[in-house]
Amino acid sequence: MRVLVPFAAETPKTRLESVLSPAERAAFARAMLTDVLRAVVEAGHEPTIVATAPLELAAPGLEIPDDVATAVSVTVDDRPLTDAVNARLPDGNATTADAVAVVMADLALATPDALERLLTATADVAIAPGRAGGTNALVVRDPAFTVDYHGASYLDHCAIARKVGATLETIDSFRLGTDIDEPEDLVEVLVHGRETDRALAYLRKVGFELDDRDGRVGVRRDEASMTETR
Ligand SMILES: Nc1nc2c(ncn2[C@@H]2O[C@H](COP(=O)(O)OP(=O)(O)OP(=O)(O)O)[C@@H](O)[C@H]2O)c(=O)[nH]1
Ligand SMILES: C[C@H](OP(=O)(O)O)C(=O)O
Repeated sequence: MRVLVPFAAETPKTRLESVLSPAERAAFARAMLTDVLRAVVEAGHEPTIVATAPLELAAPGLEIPDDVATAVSVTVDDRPLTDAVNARLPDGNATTADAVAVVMADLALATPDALERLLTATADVAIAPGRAGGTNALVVRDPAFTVDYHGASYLDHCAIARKVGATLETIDSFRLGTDIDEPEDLVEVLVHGRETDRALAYLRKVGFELDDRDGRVGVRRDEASMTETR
């Protein structure tokens, strides 16, 4: 199966601007991308990054395992997300063997097992929704289906599947349902990240830790680490 990983290579993760500098957001986005690629490769697939700008996989302080570097390819497409993905979905001549999966690069908690559940679904369209109505990952087998990202795209994608007569399966997955968009989402990385995850390691490196002093769980940041990485 073709697995696409869209990646906004320039000015990524703007909604984290209150807690991370531009350089830190870029590094954190790259760490999450690496974790997602590793999970896709460990699930037995060879992902293609659909990046808005040319991209070297390795970056300063970010080593890429050899098996990941070998399996991953990069294609550059500077069109908006929806157009770039629609250009790569199954076309009219597609058979079910030509299924295409789209897995977002900010699913910091994604694991091979969680991806496997999505990638082995047999419906014409299988969707792992994100909280607040996004579409974190999906598999498309029906050539009549097109994506329309942003807003409550999960609901829009359900409606499009109904309209074209495609069977639909929703994958209920905490790990695929957690995309890291807002500062409060960093809690999920600190709580549920695995010790081998680059995203967890990066947040720790720049001084983030859980903060439950007032009884609710948030994150706080060590001031000394901040000045080193900005
Ligand atoms: N190829 C491509 N990927 C995109 C584009 N916009 C977002 N993405 C990727 O799509 C996924 C979901 O992105 P969002 O969370 O909506 O956007 P973001 O740029 O990561 O973050 P914000 O700037 O905070 O909205 C991530 O993997 C992004 O890297 C785009 O225009 N083109
Ligand atoms: C791409 C977009 O991501 P979000 O902005 O919801 O994170 C979506 O899921 O439609």
